[in-house]
Amino acid sequence: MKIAIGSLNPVKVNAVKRGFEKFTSLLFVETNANSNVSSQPFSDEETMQGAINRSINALENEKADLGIGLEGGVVETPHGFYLCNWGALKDPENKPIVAGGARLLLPDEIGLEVKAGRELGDVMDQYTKKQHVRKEEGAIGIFSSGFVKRTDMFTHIVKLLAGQYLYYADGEIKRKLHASLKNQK
Ligand SMILES: O=P(O)(O)OP(=O)(O)OP(=O)(O)OC[C@H]1O[C@@H](n2cnc3c(O)ncnc32)[C@H](O)[C@@H]1O
Ligand SMILES: [Mg+2]
Repeated sequence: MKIAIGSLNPVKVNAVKRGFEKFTSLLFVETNANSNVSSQPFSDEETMQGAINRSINALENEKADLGIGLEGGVVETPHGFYLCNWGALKDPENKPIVAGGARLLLPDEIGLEVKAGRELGDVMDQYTKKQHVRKEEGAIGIFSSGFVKRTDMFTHIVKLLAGQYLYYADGEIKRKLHASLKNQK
């Protein structure tokens, strides 16, 4: 069973592997799947669409059994700017399974910079005086004192995707994935 991960970001790649740790005999491939949305989504709708597009593009790029797309974005609410994250899982037969992740308040100064058109990853590097925050603990790790890292958050989404896929989907690939579950009782 071949699973295409629609990103080269190690945070996302590790999250997919961890999210599928209940299964055996899976082959993971990383692919630079296009999100077909802006590089910094600024609504739930756009972030969700980015995740869905990445899952479809990953599936097709790699001729895989399953494609996974994970996308990060920012939403503006009456209570401030929040991080939002969405994931999607697509097989060739079923409609995509979609699931969302934790939300976390961003300081206004960061949200306003993103609203003005900058990418959150770049703003975070400047704010923390570090490099590649997006590939490590992420904004969520910084603002939660490291209690929840970006990989933890995406792992949770991937578990929701895999679990819901087993629950809702139908067909040969779903049956194959189900058969590769460890410790089936
Ligand atoms: O290589 P890809 O898969 O694109 O990984 P990415 O880190 O760019 O992640 P996204 O495209 O999903 O995220 C959209 C933008 O938001 C930024 N971003 C999202 N969540 C973040 C976080 O927790 N910490 C830092 N930057 C984040 C990210 O750097 C992008 O500029
Ligand atoms: Mg990106």
